[in-house]
Amino acid sequence: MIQVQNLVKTYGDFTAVGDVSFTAEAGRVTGFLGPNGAGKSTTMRVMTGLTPATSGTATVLGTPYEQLINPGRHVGVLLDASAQHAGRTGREVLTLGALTLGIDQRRVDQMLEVVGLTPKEAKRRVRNYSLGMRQRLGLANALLGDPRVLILDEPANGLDPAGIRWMRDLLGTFADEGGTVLLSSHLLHEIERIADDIIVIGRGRIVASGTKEELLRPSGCLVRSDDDVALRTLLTDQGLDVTVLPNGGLQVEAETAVVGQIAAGTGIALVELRGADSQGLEDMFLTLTSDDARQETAA
Ligand SMILES: Nc1ncnc2c1ncn2[C@@H]1O[C@H](COP(=O)(O)OP(=O)(O)OP(=O)(O)O)[C@@H](O)[C@H]1O
Repeated sequence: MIQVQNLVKTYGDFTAVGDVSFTAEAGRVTGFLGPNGAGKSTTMRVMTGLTPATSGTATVLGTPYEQLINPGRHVGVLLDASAQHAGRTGREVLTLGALTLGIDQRRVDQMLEVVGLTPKEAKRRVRNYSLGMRQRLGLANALLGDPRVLILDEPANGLDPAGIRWMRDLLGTFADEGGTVLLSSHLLHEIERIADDIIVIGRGRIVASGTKEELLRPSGCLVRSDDDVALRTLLTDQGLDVTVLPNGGLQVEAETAVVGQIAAGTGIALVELRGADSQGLEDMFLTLTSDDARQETAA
């Protein structure tokens, strides 16, 4: 489990992370989302002891990362796949990792196999690796110490479709076996598939968090009638929130039964009445973080 409480990180008078609190539970994959510059990497750097917090705490398995004994045996970290030593071969990177962790060297071959790097590729220097190969090596390194927690910043970046599917299965199995996975990604469709819980950060603050089902649960219902103007008045008079949909019809923040009951006996014929559709993670993300959007203006 990872717990972040009232975490603040400032650089001079700039607040990169402002009073952030959340928990990533064991046995679950937690997706950490936010626009560029929202504070994801900074939060992850604080929770892995790379950057000191200005205030607040971050603990992994109940202990601040820097106080864990042999942390790689508990927490696998991949924050920047390109930061691995370019002059070493993939095998050397893992061999040194195994020596540092004090684990059996046989684990190196096992992890190379798990992440799909061939013996030939493992002999190549990291500078000659593609981004996807670096991600695979970074994941192998993170998994080397057989940790119970994984903290991964953009691990799917650069992976091909087969690689993304492989990573999804790997992380899903890791969580099913009781592990804690916290991963950031801009691949929202991927997060929608893989994450059990989702945390959305915008401008250094949590703007939404909960289970995927909670966050994506559709709210209210859609209704069309032979007189939407009159129906809208009727519903708003009852204190309900009503939005006129661009393609006709109304979205109402109420159960279908409530809307049906209000309309009954008024002479307004309902043409359609059904629960609203889920808006999907991409729409939810864009709505929640619209204040932070960077609009690119075409030249
Ligand atoms: N060492 C630093 N000094 C000053 N500002 C910093 C430093 N590190 C990060 N920041 C700022 O903190 C903010 C959060 O950055 P961070 O890298 O955490 O964002 P992010 O959510 O990971 O973004 P991205 O999706 O682009 O990776 C940004 O405005 C960034 O410029």
